[in-house]
Amino acid sequence: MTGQGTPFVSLDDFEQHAMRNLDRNALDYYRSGAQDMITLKENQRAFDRVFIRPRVLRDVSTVALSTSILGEQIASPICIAPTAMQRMAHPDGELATARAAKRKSTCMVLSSWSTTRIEDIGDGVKWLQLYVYKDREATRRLIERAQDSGYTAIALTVDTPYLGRRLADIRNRFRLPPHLTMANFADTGKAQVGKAEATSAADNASGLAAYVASQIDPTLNWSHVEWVKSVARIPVLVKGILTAEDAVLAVNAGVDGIIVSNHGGRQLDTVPATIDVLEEVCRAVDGRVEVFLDGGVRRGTDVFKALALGARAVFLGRPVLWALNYNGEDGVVEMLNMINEELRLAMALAGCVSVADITRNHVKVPGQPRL
Ligand SMILES: Cc1cc2nc3c(=O)[nH]c(=O)nc-3n(C[C@H](O)[C@H](O)[C@H](O)COP(=O)(O)O)c2cc1C
Ligand SMILES: CCCCCCC(=O)C(=O)O
Repeated sequence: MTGQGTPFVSLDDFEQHAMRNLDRNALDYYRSGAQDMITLKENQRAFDRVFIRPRVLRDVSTVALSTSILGEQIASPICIAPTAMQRMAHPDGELATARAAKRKSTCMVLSSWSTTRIEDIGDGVKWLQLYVYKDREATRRLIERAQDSGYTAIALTVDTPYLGRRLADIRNRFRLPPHLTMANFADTGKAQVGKAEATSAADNASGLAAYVASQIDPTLNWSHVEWVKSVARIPVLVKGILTAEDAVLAVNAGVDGIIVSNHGGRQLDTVPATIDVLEEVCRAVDGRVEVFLDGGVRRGTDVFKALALGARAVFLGRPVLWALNYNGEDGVVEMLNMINEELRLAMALAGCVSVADITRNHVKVPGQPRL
């Protein structure tokens, strides 16, 4: 509910609230995409071009959302994507998000750039998102800490050898507020994201860009995926695949799952919307590993479409930050309740009583008739 008692009726309401409530540095960082933000907008718009083909007269008095991911049971195929620095949205940050995920029996992916330590997240279905640092030992330690703390998978992000050019962050000279740190790197000299100075118009003055340039390994290649696989005793997924070619390479490299993602439109601008490439990736993978999707998922009908086109589950990024800012743990639960109920209704009205009932024939994609 808003302060005036008007009920929130869609995920957009949480965002509108955050736009009024968050400070500029954090709001722009959370909200922005790269460059002209074409991919950012397209992620949502592309869902509108996919139409649902409903089946009727199917007794939809009971609809079950439960499913499994990498062998673990979750209550719904709507999970939480890794987003960095959540304590800018709410003082409880990732702790609140994790508690909400646990209450909803869904999976949360913790960013390795969290403002809460890996070890401080409670139990529940939790994966760790990983960046490969130039300092390979620091990277190895993150994997080991995750394993020791009950995380059940590593999501290796592969679309960020460099930071995308996010114009608002450059203008704002984005910085992590001084009372917060990248908690997983306390005492390593890698915990602060400070203000960067632009010395020419071509420089990127976002503190994040300077941090990435100093710490993250831009030589990132398939041998790193194999290295992560060799270190990890838990499943490894790659996050940031957008083509059939890379999906096949990922499967050949032995990954346990693929997250179709364009980083919420924050990296390379003008790459396609994730829903537009999902089917291409799923066909290339041909059932050998589970395929997930994130990017622009804002409606239960979006989730339905992604499942119909082959996703095992979807992940939400920004909506979690807006909900966290609105009301911490309870806000995230409220947001997840809303989109889960939207999915339940979409399934019922399309004649599906379980996630397994949702098939390719339940959607119509422009230019790709498939019946
Ligand atoms: C503020 C913000 C921070 C993010 N931080 C990370 C991160 O630390 N690691 C990562 O792999 N992806 C990160 N992402 C990308 C998300 O995991 C996800 O791919 C994207 O947000 C999904 O799109 P959506 O926001 O439209 O749901 C971040 C996205 C946002 C908006
Ligand atoms: C190596 C790139 C780091 C990006 C930092 C967090 C993130 O993923 C995002 O802001 O987007």
